[in-house]
Amino acid sequence: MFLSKLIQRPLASSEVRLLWSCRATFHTTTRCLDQDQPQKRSPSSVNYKLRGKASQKKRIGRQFIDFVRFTARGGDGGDGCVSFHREKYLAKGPPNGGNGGRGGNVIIKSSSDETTLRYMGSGGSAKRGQNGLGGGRHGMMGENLVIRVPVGTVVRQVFRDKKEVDPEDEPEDEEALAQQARENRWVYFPRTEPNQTVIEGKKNFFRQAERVMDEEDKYLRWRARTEQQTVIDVDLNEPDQELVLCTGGSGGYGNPYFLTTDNRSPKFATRGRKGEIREFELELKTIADIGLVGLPNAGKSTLLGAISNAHPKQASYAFTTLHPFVGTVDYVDDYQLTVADIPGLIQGAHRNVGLGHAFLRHVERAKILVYVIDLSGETPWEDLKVLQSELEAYRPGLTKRQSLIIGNKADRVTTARENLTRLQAEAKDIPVIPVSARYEKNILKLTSVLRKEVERLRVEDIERKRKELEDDEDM
Ligand SMILES: Nc1nc2c(ncn2[C@@H]2O[C@H](COP(=O)(O)OP(=O)(O)OP(=O)(O)O)[C@@H](O)[C@H]2O)c(=O)[nH]1
Ligand SMILES: [Mg+2]
Repeated sequence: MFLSKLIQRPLASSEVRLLWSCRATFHTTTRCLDQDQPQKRSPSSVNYKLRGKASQKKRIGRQFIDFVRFTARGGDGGDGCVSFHREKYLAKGPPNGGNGGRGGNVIIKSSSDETTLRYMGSGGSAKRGQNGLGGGRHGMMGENLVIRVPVGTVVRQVFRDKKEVDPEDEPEDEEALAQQARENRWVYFPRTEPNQTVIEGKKNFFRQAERVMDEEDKYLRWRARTEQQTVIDVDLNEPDQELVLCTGGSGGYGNPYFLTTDNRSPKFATRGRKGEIREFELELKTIADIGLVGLPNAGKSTLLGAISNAHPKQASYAFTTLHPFVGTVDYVDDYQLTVADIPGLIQGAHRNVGLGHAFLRHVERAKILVYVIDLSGETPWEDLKVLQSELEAYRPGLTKRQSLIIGNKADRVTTARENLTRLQAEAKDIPVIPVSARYEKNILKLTSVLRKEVERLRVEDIERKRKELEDDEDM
């Protein structure tokens, strides 16, 4: 009906039949699609969703990454340009190819917005420099690659043994190698390949230019050999510290560089040099004022939740905490201090029992080590000894650091009272503060003791740094 209105005349019977057949075809086609599509699409999409959910669960424990190996590549230099000035009534203009731009540098920067090395990946390269252009236009420098890492990241350059090349693997065709080296170094004017053969009584300008570049290579090799290469080993322990990991390669020369009194139209330019490639190990060592250490289930995370703004997972099974957690304790006068909670340590952790002891790197730099001991346990003084021996196994002398013992679960009065007296006797000169993290008892006293100590240590730190600076200036 609609069609008959459109063409403004009644439809002929053949036209009606045609319309019906079209409708039928359309109908069948849609049904076919309906039948096929779910079978084609759904298995992959459902699998994809399942895969996502399953891996999400698995990934939970792996979200915090505090050690990575990273290969940094400086950007390659841009190529020089071969071009000549062109102008009306000027038959042969001078060469005017621009130099290539420098490759970008790889820069590492500490940032207080970052908390993990998870997004680092295994390598990164800065951008290549822009090629030179005609009209004497030099290429722009390649963009730097700035890698942001958390404050407290230690950057160490590492060297891998170079693979020895088997003499049998080396290609024998020296001519082909030389040709390849030439290809990697030179850019030629379109449709001109410099002649390698020396013609009697004529200078070979390309040979001359090659010699100039060989001299430059020789000089660069000599400089690399004689200059003391500083091996990077830096601790980015303050926000916004920057360090250049790799520099980009220099840009190639445009053809005016090879202009001599004899050769007025050099038809070659050089390619940019390769950027530096270096390997690094990045290790994140959290910087917190206070580091909590304790056996699993001692109540470290509950304590952190009670004194700070952090909400770490707490549960009554061992190894609830799988990666370090840093919380900030806020005082009414806006004073702040940071507390790091780490996974539980057990006897033999230095032999990789439990979760091992690598995570101790996150309390290694704490100003105060706080042992969290479960007072309701059978022998809390033994727990203290286990913790101390594991800390010593990780880094000898670590237990000499200023320490404090927190006797947690003091609400379980029946056992806690006796245990506290014995623990204090065994701990000798380390003060013990009984608290109940779950019921938030004695927390105020604890936070004020922590603040007093941290304040004193911060002042000492500033004094020490000032002295070091003064000594440096005197020298
Ligand atoms: N009664 C009592 N129970 C507590 C106290 N503090 C913590 N707990 C309980 O002890 C259990 C372990 O607490 P967590 O804070 O997860 O212990 P953790 O030391 O962080 O354990 P890991 O992360 O496995 O090393 C939880 O069930 C807490 O509710 C306390 O002061 N009194
Ligand atoms: Mg915990």
